[in-house]
Amino acid sequence: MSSTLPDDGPLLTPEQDQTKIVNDDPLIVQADKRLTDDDAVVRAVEQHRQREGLIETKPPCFLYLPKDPNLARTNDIVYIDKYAHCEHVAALGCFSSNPPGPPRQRCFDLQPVEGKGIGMIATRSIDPGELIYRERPVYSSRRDLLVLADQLENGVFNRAALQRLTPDARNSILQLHNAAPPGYDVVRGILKTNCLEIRITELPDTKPGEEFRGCFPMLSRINHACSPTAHYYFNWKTFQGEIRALHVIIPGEEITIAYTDLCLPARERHTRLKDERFMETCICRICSQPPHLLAESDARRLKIHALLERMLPVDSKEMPGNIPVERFREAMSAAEEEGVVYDFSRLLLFGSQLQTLYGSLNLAKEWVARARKLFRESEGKDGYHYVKLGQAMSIHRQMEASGQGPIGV
Ligand SMILES: C[S@@+](CC[C@H](N)C(=O)[O-])C[C@H]1O[C@@H](n2cnc3c(N)ncnc32)[C@H](O)[C@@H]1O
Repeated sequence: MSSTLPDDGPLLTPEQDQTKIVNDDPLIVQADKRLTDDDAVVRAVEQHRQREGLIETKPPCFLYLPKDPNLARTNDIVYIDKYAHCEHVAALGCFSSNPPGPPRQRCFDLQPVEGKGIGMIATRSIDPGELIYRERPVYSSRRDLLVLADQLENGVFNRAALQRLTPDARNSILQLHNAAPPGYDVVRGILKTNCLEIRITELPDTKPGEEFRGCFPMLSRINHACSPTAHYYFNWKTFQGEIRALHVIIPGEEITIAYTDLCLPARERHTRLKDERFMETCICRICSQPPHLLAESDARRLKIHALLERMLPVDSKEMPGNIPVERFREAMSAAEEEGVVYDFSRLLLFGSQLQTLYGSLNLAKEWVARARKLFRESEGKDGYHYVKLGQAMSIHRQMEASGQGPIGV
């Protein structure tokens, strides 16, 4: 595929378009008609999947839901996944009622930011937990399928999916920044530069580790920082990406989010930013420090990382081993010093789980309450952690009422 885009013409010629419509309403289109029509191609695909260890065994498909005010669809959507998931997503309740819109009073402008292209700048003071913006992704995809379709068809599938969108919707994606090197396929470059993670937790038979990505007209304009001022969260119930302030943001300050794991050392963060999104460098406040200060920052972040990598999902049935409370206190002050608010809430949550099992119920209660408040600020009151931690608090109340001590000792 080419490294330039046609001005306003089709992204694919009819000869290049090998896609096959497999369902009319909702519109579901299979990646490549040869995947069911031609035995030799089917065998080649199967071998490819085995070699690459890809999870999916069916041909990739995309779902197209056109913007339709009568059906409460506020924007065009293309969603890439296996056929059954496309059907499931099309039937989601959130697509038959109006999604909550962005806040009525906008609190930011898109402006040039030195060394970073365009960025989102606060135009007034924003409170911690305030919703800055929310919108649905125009393009979303399950990552392994995208890789598969991309490798097999060299970008044709993405083009066929984007081709279905109205010109406005298509341009809202194709006009996003492209950080890919010259010669790299331009559509793939734009998607890779701008996709944010989508956590889809409620699809049938979705396994942990299966990743989804989404590209947003506005949210994809937000730059990265290693001590971000805001948090990006994907709300599966409304199928929207949401951005909330992590602390007070003053007028003129940049609204930033994390593109990567912030508790890795700088060198590793930079490698990931380059490999995953072509970012050659990060010029945020943390990464612009002199080397000796950056080394101190790395040491603090590694302290947090060492604990968080032992954390289990909130609803895990496994018992984690105990870790001395002092290590949590040290990691929490490191997180405060580094300005990694979301990781600070995860430390509080993990610490409270261990205190419930092995330590002091009072400390567990205190940390859960603080974590819940912070998760409400970063993910909203419908957010996954806020809801789960409400359940943890009622377990604490029951333990207290029955005079039960820590569970694991
Ligand atoms: C998803 S886009 C963000 C919006 C983009 N700045 C624009 O002009 O549309 C990601 C790109 O923004 C720039 N960028 C974002 N955060 C940055 C940072 N911390 N340091 C340097 N460049 C950054 C890089 O060029 C990166 O590839």
